[in-house]
Amino acid sequence: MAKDASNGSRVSTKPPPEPSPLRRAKFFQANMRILVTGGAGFIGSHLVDKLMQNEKNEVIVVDNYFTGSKDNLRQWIGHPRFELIRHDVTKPLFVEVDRIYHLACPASPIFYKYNPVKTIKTNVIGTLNMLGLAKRVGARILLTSTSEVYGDPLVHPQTEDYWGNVNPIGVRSCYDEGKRAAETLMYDYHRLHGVEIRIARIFNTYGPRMNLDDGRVVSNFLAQAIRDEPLTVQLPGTQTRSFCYVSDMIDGLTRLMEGDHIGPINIGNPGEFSMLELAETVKEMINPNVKITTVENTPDDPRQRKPDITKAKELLGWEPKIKLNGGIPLMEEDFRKRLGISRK
Ligand SMILES: NC(=O)c1ccc[n+]([C@@H]2O[C@H](COP(=O)([O-])OP(=O)(O)OC[C@H]3O[C@@H](n4cnc5c(N)ncnc54)[C@H](O)[C@@H]3O)[C@@H](O)[C@H]2O)c1
Ligand SMILES: O=c1ccn([C@@H]2O[C@H](COP(=O)(O)OP(=O)(O)O[C@H]3OC[C@@H](O)[C@H](O)[C@H]3O)[C@@H](O)[C@H]2O)c(=O)[nH]1
Repeated sequence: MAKDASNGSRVSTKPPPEPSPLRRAKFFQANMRILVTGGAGFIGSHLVDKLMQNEKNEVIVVDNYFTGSKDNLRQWIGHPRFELIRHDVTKPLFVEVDRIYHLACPASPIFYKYNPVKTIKTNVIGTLNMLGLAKRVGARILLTSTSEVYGDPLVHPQTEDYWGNVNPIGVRSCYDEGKRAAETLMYDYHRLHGVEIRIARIFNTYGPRMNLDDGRVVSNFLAQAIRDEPLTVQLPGTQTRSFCYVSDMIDGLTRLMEGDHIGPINIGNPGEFSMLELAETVKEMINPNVKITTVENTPDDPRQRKPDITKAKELLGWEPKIKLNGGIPLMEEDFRKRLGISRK
């Protein structure tokens, strides 16, 4: 009997697909072979670091390097348990794996809006391809969905059962609606084919290795403060976000993958800040002399965002450990090194 999805447990009546015969091949010795799509990006590369710590894991990364870089993975290139493949997930992929962390997708608004048709293709066709792979080889697949599925939310904080307030024809829709369609595909493959799925709804995440010119707010303010350039608060400045440090995020994602609950589950830090408060915090911590300026915003910017993480706490035993004022100094060190600007 199909179960209600509200507790995040298995819904499908179908048994999960069998692993591919190649998985039993003589030379396949790893306990777990794990594919990370988008593994050369910010969150993906931190996830790879964690997965590689387990000597029983083999990790395969596929990435088209649109917003990611080989540099993020340089410590693993050449490692016998690691493989890096230049590949675009909008094309089919044939590998034999047990787990798929499906992250491939530009995440910063300036990059996902750059070629919106490509973004929606990545979300829809890319997810379809990865689900096809999961079905063929009997792998469990985790999708990194987003808090953006809630759009400009009218419910605050956001719980997983809120269906959202999304503009279907706006400049952010390629991403928001793309991720919503990706979630739909995940559930349909689960119901129809028994594929083992996990859906994480990730809230704003920050940390070392973000692109210096990423465009997202924490990396912008940090780079600006270090360079002694004005912090660009987009109007009105009262809009809020909740920021999760990347190591907490990785802990949440791996717990979700290896736990019993399919989700969607919010993974984020409930500490909520307005962009003006964030600018003041960065100013105080990094460069008390820097100026704060206001600039025009872009259309459909969500006015408030904060995760309700009751489900993550109860079902995964997870909650974030690092507060914003603890995470910023960890990121500052990495940014100063890459910018070549030391503290005065
Ligand atoms: N960082 C956040 O705050 C956040 C919040 C919500 C959801 N997410 C999701 O988490 C995932 C990772 O985000 P991130 O912050 O690490 O972003 P990122 O841009 O650093 O990483 C995305 C990676 O995917 C790769 N990629 C993009 N399109 C691809 C394609 N068609 N084929 C193969 N590779 C492709 C990029 O080159 C990059 O390496 C994304 O799916 C994003 O939507 C992130
Ligand atoms: O320089 C800047 C950049 C951004 N901002 C503001 O900061 C807020 C956050 O903007 P970001 O670009 O960092 O990220 P957003 O929250 O809009 O979207 C993000 O949300 C979740 C993920 O799926 C993605 O990583 C991304 O879409 C917005 O209100 C924006 O207007 C500034 O005030 N100044």
